[in-house]
Amino acid sequence: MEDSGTHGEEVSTGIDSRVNQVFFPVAYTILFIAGSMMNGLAIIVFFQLPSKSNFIIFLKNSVISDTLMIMTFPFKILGDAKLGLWPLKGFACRFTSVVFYFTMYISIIFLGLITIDRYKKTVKPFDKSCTKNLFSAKILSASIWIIMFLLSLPNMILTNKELTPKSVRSCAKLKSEFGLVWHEIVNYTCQIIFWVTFAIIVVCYLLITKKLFQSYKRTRREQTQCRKRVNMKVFIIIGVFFVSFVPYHFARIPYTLSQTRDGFRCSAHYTLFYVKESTLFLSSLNACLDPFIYFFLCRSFRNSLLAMWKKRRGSLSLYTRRQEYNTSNAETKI
Ligand SMILES: Nc1ncnc2c1ncn2[C@@H]1O[C@H](COP(=O)(O)OP(=O)(O)O)[C@@H](O)[C@H]1O
Repeated sequence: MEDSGTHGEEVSTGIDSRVNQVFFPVAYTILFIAGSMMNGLAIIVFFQLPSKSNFIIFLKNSVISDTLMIMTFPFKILGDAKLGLWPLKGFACRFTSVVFYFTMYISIIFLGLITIDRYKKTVKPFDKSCTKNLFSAKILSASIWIIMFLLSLPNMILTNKELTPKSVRSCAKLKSEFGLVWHEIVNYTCQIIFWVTFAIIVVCYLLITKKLFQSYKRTRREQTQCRKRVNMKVFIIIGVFFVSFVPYHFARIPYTLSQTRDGFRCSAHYTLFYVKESTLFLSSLNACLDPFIYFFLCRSFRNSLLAMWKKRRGSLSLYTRRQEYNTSNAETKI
């Protein structure tokens, strides 16, 4: 295990820079505001929709996990901004950062399940078994939350060293020996979860493309155009996955090693920290990109959102007309 004394001190000097104290807090604040609005709206829309298919159940889980993730941002913002709130950074290391990662992998798994569901829908568009198995989808969703929670919980419990302004600068310094071992185990497990999900998404996408190409050769032009849209929609998931998660998962392994092993020079740890923080920001961006997936992939979501929008516009114009009527009445009386 690393000598947390000198190593931590050097590392903390690097980490206390403007990028970490100003740039990331500002960027996360923007993400927090945009993400809260988009996911708040998505929650309102989704909870008006009945859970009538596996697809909607998975999307609902995804929006809950993204909302939970966004709620952890204020702790990261205030903890990193170094406004004298160092205990908050300790709180982030112990709880909210763990919740952040926990929700991130839940989102990844649900994106995988959503892709599998879309693959089934493309290959067997009239198969009703997907919609019949609602109970299984709910059990599967609950199991994912429970398993991921059990995996993450020790990261909270084993972050148990005394909090000081110095020790909170690196979460690894707050961990017991076994805490560091568990941290590494969880990170490798999460790498496997990510790359397996990624492989599933790529394979599903290739199979969908193959299927669409076959039907392209068979069907007439107008039908083909209709099917091309499905192709593009799956492309959105792959795009979001690439942008949000691939860079972070390349950066994470060397960073985790630098947290738990000796032999990393201070400058190397410093660079790896910034690469990890930058790519982690892209992963956080996922909470703002997912609502686009809901909009483009889920017709019920889109219809419900547009209906809400029209209703709101209707009541607004009614309100404006009433105001105008009242004003003109008042003017006539004068
Ligand atoms: N994949 C993960 N799942 C659950 N918790 C994690 C995961 N990765 C890191 N953590 C926990 O989140 C907290 C912050 O970790 P990390 O970002 O590596 O620290 P730092 O901010 O010092 O770089 C730690 O308690 C760590 O154990």
